[in-house]
Amino acid sequence: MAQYARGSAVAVIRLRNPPVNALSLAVLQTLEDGLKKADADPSVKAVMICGENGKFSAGADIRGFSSPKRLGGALGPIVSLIESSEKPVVAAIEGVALGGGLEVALGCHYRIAHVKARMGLPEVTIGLLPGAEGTQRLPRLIGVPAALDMITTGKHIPATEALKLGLVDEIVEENTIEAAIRLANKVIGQPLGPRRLSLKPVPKVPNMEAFLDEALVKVKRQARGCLAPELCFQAVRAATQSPFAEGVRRERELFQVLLSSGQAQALQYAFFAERAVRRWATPSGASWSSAAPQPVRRAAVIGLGTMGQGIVTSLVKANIPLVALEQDLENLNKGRKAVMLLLQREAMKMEGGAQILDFHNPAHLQFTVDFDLLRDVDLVIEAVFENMALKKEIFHKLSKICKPGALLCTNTSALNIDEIASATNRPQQVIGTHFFSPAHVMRLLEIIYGRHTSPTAIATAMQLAKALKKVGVVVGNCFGFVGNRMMFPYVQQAVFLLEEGSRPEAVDQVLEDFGFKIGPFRMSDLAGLDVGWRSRKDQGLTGPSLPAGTPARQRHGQRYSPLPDLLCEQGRFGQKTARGWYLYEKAGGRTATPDPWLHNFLSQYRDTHGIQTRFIDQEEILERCLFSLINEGFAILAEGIASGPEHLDVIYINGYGWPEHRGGPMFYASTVGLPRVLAKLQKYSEAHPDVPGLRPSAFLKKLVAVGNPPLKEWMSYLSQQSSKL
Ligand SMILES: CCCCCCCC/C=C\C=C\CC(=O)SCCNC(=O)CCNC(=O)[C@H](O)C(C)(C)COP(=O)(O)OP(=O)(O)OC[C@H]1O[C@@H](n2cnc3c(N)ncnc32)[C@H](O)[C@@H]1OP(=O)(O)O
Repeated sequence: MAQYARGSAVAVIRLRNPPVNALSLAVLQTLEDGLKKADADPSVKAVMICGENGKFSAGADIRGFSSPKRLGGALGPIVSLIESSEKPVVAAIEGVALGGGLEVALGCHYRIAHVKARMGLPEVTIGLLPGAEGTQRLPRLIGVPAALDMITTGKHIPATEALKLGLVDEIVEENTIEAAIRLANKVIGQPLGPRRLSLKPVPKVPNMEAFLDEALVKVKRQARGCLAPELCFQAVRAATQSPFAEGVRRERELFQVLLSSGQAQALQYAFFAERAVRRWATPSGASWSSAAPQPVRRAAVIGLGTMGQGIVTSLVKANIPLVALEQDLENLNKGRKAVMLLLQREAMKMEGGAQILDFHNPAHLQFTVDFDLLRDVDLVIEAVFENMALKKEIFHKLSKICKPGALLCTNTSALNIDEIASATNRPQQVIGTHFFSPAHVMRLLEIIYGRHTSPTAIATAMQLAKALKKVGVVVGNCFGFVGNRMMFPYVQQAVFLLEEGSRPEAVDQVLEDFGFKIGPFRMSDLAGLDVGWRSRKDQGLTGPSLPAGTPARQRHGQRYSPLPDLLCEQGRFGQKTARGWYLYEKAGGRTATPDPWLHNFLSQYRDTHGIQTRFIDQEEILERCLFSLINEGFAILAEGIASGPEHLDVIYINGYGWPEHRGGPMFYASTVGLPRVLAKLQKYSEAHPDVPGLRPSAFLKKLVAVGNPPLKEWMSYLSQQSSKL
């Protein structure tokens, strides 16, 4: 609701819809009623609009987009109603003014903001554009370049920047509401024409068309298949080409296109999925609602390789004092140098920079080779390389040295948490924290509980994720956990496709056209082929421990491709050695070029193994890679490793470059239709009976059998029927 109150000559309309004062139909109705009441009351000389509880408004109620006509019908006209008021209207912006919230403020004649407020038009991030005339008013107020930047990226800007851009008239450090009322009283009787943005011309930019053409190229490049940024651009371009009313008509048309594109639905699903995974639960009944986190006042990171460096950087950025430990002085100095470089770069990106990070102060960041300094820390993150024996040795030592309540985290991408915990005297405090590289950039933190991990430990790890500004997703313990376990069949299919006749660049292209930031072969070259090779050697799949006489393309009765092993045997580890699945300009180079040597090598390989080369079309590439990944997702859900499809989707969007506008793999499967996914898996499985990853999961079959229910109902079928799976 909104609340209308009148004390002096200034009527106050307060937007009220906790927790973020989202603009529901009810809120809009009271806003409209309040405006009309103020208009009709001769003793009211001005109006002030603010939000309840220190937040202006986070914009339209996103859940209301399922009835867009009613919402759309309401907001634009109300913004016009505000602007056309004959009494001055002042917006008092505290907390956030986002989306429709900022559009309401743009309809006001004056805007005053608290210094800590943030503003933005983030509609693009949920697949829409500002549909309440914001694409027409904002360029008139702050100019086309700044408006285009805000509208096509959706970024939130701080009040200080808003003031510089002219988006607000004033910022205050004290009581925004009182300041807004003072301003409202001051401007009573002043002409309102110059304050009505719809009447202002769009400020000219020298060579506007050339500027816009260049901007469009940039927008398209960054959008990678997502429609909203380009349509946001078109709406702003309309503001530069047409009068206000025509621009508004164009904005509405484009809004409708986005609303019916399917991408908006996917992005809005992703928005709520990210919030839903905070409400974690485990099959044993532990949950976010009953578990309380322990405070983390001081932490430690063990191992200053690439992962450790990123984790240290993340902790420093979150202002968590820490000890960084290496095994010897040589590695410590190397690690320290790399961390300092990362921190300097991060400080340069931040407002306030080095003063805020304060990483030169040993009370905040201490480098050591002395394990004893870990005695007092509340939490340790071990980030040494993936070797079970080494990790167990470290955890044994930690359980002797660390204080009784300390949480012991292992950064691993696949290893068994229970086995690591078994090396300690406190398995309830051992938990997996799988960071993604680069750890100070990637948002995902997979949090893996073991058989004995306590609810407090899970809650503390989730709290840590929040402090690090990461998305924590709680999952169960199995090889590869959720993300990598789903990735294995995807990468396996990609390699099998090469055996059968495809090329790395063809497979990568299909998946990049789908929207992945990077295809599987480019990804493998970036991560280093030696990482997987080491793991396969440890598993006895290749290398000296492979029993003599093992067929080259079979392991444990299943199809196996030795191609990645053969590349590694040639010293082709990817970017770091200037060759892998592609050729690079130099060791560490980033520009992948298709490699004739590799094409020739693949032909010889097929000849050696009597494989008939065939043309593989884009559809088959896409389906075999994606459906095998999705199939594994269904198996994970059936095993209770993750508590819902949203968890898998959040993991894929935030850790694996899955295109957000496709909502994550499980959401994507729901849009393709589970019967189609199943039918295709059945077809490919028949053609490749020795590939378990293509064999449809029992849970997928069950969901198809019960009539392809909507995603939000999937888990209910599992709990009722799991015994029959
Ligand atoms: C005939 C047709 C013509 C066509 C014309 C159509 C015209 C349409 C008119 C207007 C269109 C307007 C578009 C919009 O305004 S879209 C909304 C834009 N706003 C956003 O995208 C903001 C989204 N929210 C956030 O970024 C954050 O939530 C933030 C506000 C920054 C707060 O962050 P934080 O403090 O971290 O808190 P949470 O994110 O956990 O949020 C708390 C709970 O609030 C829920 N929430 C937040 N925003 C909204 C929203 N806009 N609508 C509904 N619900 C929202 C959020 O889900 C959390 O709840 P829960 O944990 O239960 O999920």
